[in-house]
Amino acid sequence: MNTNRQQLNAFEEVRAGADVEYLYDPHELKLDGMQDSEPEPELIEGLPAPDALTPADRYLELFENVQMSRIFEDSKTFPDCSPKYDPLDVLMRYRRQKRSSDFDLSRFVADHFYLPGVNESFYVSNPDKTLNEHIDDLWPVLTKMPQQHMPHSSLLPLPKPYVVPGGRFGETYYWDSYFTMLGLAESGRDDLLRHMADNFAWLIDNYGHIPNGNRTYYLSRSQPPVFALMVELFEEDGVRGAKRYLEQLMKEYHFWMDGAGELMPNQAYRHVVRMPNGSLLNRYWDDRDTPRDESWIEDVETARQSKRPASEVYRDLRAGAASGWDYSSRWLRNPKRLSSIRTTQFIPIDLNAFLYKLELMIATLSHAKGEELTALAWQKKAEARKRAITRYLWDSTAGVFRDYDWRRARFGAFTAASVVPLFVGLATPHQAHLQSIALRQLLLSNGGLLTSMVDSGEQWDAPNGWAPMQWMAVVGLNNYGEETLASEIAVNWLNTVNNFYQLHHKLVEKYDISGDRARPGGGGEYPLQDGFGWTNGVTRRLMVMYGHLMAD
Ligand SMILES: OC[C@H]1O[C@H](O[C@H]2O[C@H](CO)[C@@H](O)[C@H](O)[C@H]2O)[C@H](O)[C@@H](O)[C@@H]1O
Repeated sequence: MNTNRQQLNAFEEVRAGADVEYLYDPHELKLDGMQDSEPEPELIEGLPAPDALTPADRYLELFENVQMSRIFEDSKTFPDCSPKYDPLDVLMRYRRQKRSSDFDLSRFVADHFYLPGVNESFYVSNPDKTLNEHIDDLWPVLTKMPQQHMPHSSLLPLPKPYVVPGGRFGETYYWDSYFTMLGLAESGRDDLLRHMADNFAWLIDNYGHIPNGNRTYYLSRSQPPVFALMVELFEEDGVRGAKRYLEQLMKEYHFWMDGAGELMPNQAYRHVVRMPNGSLLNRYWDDRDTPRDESWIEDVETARQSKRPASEVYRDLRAGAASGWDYSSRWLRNPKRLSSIRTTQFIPIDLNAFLYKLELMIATLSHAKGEELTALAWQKKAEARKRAITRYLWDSTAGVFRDYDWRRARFGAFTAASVVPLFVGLATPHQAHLQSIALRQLLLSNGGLLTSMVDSGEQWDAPNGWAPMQWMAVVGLNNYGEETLASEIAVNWLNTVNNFYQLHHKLVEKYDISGDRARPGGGGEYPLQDGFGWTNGVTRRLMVMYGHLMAD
């Protein structure tokens, strides 16, 4: 809600005749979480035009100086600030003023930018509420209205309301949203489900893909492609109309496969790799090879620790962010050194399983529209991918799905990402059974399913457990009749979230699930965040299925 406070402050300044340009129409303002009794907005008329320039592009040396001098504790703060004046004027003023001997960068930033708000900072939880009631109360708090987009900020306008993860993540996130939507459906918020899917369709229409999140600095990459799963959720939950997204599903597919036709064996272009046997598989990628705006100093320091060209390290860091697993020993040559990151050299098992699902969904919807030849062609693409996954990503010796390092022609790590082929139904019953044995032996804990077997200090590793992995494991194992393990994971996870909720009255982004009692998750480049969209979504859904088995 701070953002609105700051907007209101801006109006006050304008009214008081301060040296601030009139940027907004006060009548457009809505408070975060405010439920609108009027029909929801359909269009984004009157909102600032989408702008692909990131804050680093816009503010050049000013951006770099602010980030490198650590004015803000969190590197994401400055990229999320909104300018009080036209951005070019801000840069010009900086160039003029910094020549002065008493120039103070922090003062300059305070004078020229509004700080971003933390969405739920005014929310106080009521400890008497049950876990489900708490989650239902939070949906409006985490809901953003399209009218809140500040001109010239890095936030990309969206046509309809959307739910954000919470804390420092005050924008929509692609793969988070699917897991959040699971809970929204359970809470009867089909309105938000439809709005969020429409926003993603709009992003595909306008940018050709779904960015990591609705920030200009996220435009150069996507995240795990789960739009097909959102579309499927529509039908499962009785929200009709999946067919209307067929065109966007196809566009998204072409984004991921761009350049595939030109590749020779062992060549890669953007997201696609042609394997030695001629088959096609995908990898994570980001079109830029500079430090991430939102983690600028962290990336510069990581690159400095490597002997490789900095641009290569930046690309791999960015591709790691695109994977949603930022960061994990999955992508590292040395699990203790982030600078050894090689994301673009891996063929990830989860990404390829999600794309298999996308191909199948296009086939299914084409069939539903009576387009049989199209349906058959997409079915064949899915089958070809399944063959390639079996050839390169199935480790028949260990009986598990794993990533594949295509540069070094060897398997990558065994992690919780290996549940995705079960989740999307591409494993054989035999593979699923072997894999369930490994999951039980290597990743099952008292608190749920561990992310990996390695404690690297990165957040997507042990001892952390993350909501999306619990959900995909539970559904995937149930798909193949491994109900006992599915139930153990679900119940252990629910106990983790509930114990933590009883103690702290909140849900968080990730948990340390290595011990007997839930502890806050840690590691990585930013502190643990509260809220939290996908934890709420997955927990709300699992409560319906397994809540009766939870400890008191
Ligand atoms: O600011 C650093 C990175 O933060 C994001 O990643 C993490 O939060 C996301 C939102 O919950 C989640 O989707 C992702 O799995 C997390 O690792 C962001 O997505 C990154 O791009 C960003 O660099």
